[in-house]
Amino acid sequence: MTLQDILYKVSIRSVHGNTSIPVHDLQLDSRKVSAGSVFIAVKGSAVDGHRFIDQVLQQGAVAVICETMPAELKEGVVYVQVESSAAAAGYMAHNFYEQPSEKVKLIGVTGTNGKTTIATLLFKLFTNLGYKCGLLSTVQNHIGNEVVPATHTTPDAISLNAMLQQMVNSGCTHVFMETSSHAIHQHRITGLKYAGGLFSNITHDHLDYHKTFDEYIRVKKSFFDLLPSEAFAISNADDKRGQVMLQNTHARKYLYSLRTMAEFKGKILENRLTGLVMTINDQEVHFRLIGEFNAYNLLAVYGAAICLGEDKLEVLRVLSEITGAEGRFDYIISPNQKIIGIVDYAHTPDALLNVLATIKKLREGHEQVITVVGCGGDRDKTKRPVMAEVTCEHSDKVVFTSDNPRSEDPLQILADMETGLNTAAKRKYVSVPDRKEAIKLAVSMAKPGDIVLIAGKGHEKYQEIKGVKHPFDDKQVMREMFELYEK
Ligand SMILES: CC(=O)N[C@H]1[C@@H](OP(=O)(O)OP(=O)(O)OC[C@H]2O[C@@H](n3ccc(=O)[nH]c3=O)[C@H](O)[C@@H]2O)O[C@H](CO)[C@@H](O)[C@@H]1O[C@H](C)C(=O)N[C@@H](C)C(=O)N[C@H](CCC(=O)O)C(=O)O
Ligand SMILES: Nc1ncnc2c1ncn2[C@@H]1O[C@H](COP(=O)(O)OP(=O)(O)OP(=O)(O)O)[C@@H](O)[C@H]1O
Ligand SMILES: N[C@H](CCC[C@H](N)C(=O)O)C(=O)O
Ligand SMILES: [Mg+2]
Repeated sequence: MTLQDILYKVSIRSVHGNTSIPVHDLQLDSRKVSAGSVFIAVKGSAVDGHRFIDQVLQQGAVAVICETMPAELKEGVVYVQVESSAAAAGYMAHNFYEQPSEKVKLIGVTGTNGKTTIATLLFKLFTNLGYKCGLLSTVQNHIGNEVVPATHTTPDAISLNAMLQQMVNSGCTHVFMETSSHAIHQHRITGLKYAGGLFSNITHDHLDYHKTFDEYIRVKKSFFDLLPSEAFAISNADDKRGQVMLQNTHARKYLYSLRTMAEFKGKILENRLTGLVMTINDQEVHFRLIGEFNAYNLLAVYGAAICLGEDKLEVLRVLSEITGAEGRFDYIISPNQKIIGIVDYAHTPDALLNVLATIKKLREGHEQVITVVGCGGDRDKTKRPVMAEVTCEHSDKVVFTSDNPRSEDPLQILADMETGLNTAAKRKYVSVPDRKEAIKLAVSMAKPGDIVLIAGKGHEKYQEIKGVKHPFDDKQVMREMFELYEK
């Protein structure tokens, strides 16, 4: 394949040199460049990739894709000036890896909460229906049964297309992928051909990155605007922005709902710790997932399966046996005192509200709800006081602690959370920065039958403090504390 071939669809401004050279390697990161690589210089939020052009040429790069031509052009190197390097990376990766997204049914899931759950349920459903599938998710990626660790919710364009090609080569027919707003905005998905798109919901998150809620909505909507007419687009009619998402899409439109008329209409009959009983388009089914928010996730999954041509009853039969994604309403019950410990990845105000509302509905008597929660560092600071407020309002006792402080001071994050509290809320909480000690305290306060929720980190097996990832597993720590207090 030549450089000219892989530049197909890229918006080019100028070229210096001959683009008919063969391409063996494509890189966005100077640290991965070796002799013969083509380097794409992207202006990022932390650094400008153009800074590394001299360096990659010394490492043996043969071509550079950039937005601004360097002042001095080196003999024997091909320079291609493009309108957007990030978009170019999307198209180039698509072409370089032989258009893998066109060879599978690629389904993208976007929304603030529920992406991992929906994508994972779809992966499990279609695998159980007999297809070989791919999954790209926050928790992990899958090529059939093979697990590939995930670093991002949606990988960069090159890693993404490389993985899609591996999926094609290993015989996958369907691929389910989370499509984060960062990925849409940074063109990680540019050039991909989607067979369908799903929207879960949009609430407060990532305002550090998108700055305003309107901009966050616009970015999510652009995913649907760009779907081709052969694709389907499924949205949540009960979300305030559900209809707006589909306003300008060329794809076939469908809605799901628990409250209004929709193509995929659900009704909850029972919502207990043992699962959900609900009707989906008048068919009564028992599911193992818990909570109203999962009723929405199940409707989205059902809708996608029907749009992909699967049999209604077979889909519901298989779905009824499936469990959710790791760390999403994941619970253990202590052997003696029957304390219910729930680990959940809720890390936004809306997710916390949903999880706590679900827990409230599961209570049978006067069990206390004790919540342990923190907020991530180097992320949206404006969600901190709101998360603290929601937690106090819907819990009996609260232990604020650290999530992943990353580069920030854990005590400052706690202080930011505390600014959201009114007088009543202030009586309910204590702050314990050490997460293990916080979980210990919460378990020690629990009486038989009480519910301890540990929110924010779900499946994560580490805690990132000052840039270092230390091993940490909420579920494991909770198990240890149950053992400690039940000896
Ligand atoms: C804010 C954000 O999304 N940043 C992502 C973005 O980084 P950036 O644009 O800031 O890039 P940069 O570090 O400034 O570098 C610019 C360019 O120079 C290159 N570079 C950089 C350094 C160097 O030595 N040499 C070099 O060539 C980089 O490869 C890049 O192409 O592009 C990088 C390469 O693809 C990502 O690794 C990086 O993810 C960071 C680590 C991150 O934490 N991202 C999170 C916020 C994220 O993306 N999260 C979403 C999920 C959110 C959700 O839905 O909850 C996700 O999809 O995972
Ligand atoms: N449909 C939903 N609506 C609201 N909250 C949800 C929904 N589904 C899951 N949640 C809550 O949000 C948390 C995160 O869910 P999930 O991991 O599926 O979302 P995500 O969109 O993949 O998140 P991320 O942006 O971090 O990748 C869950 O642990 C649960 O508390
Ligand atoms: N995809 C989300 C995950 C947040 C998880 C939470 N544990 C935190 O560290 O804030 C993000 O990168 O913002
Ligand atoms: Mg996710």
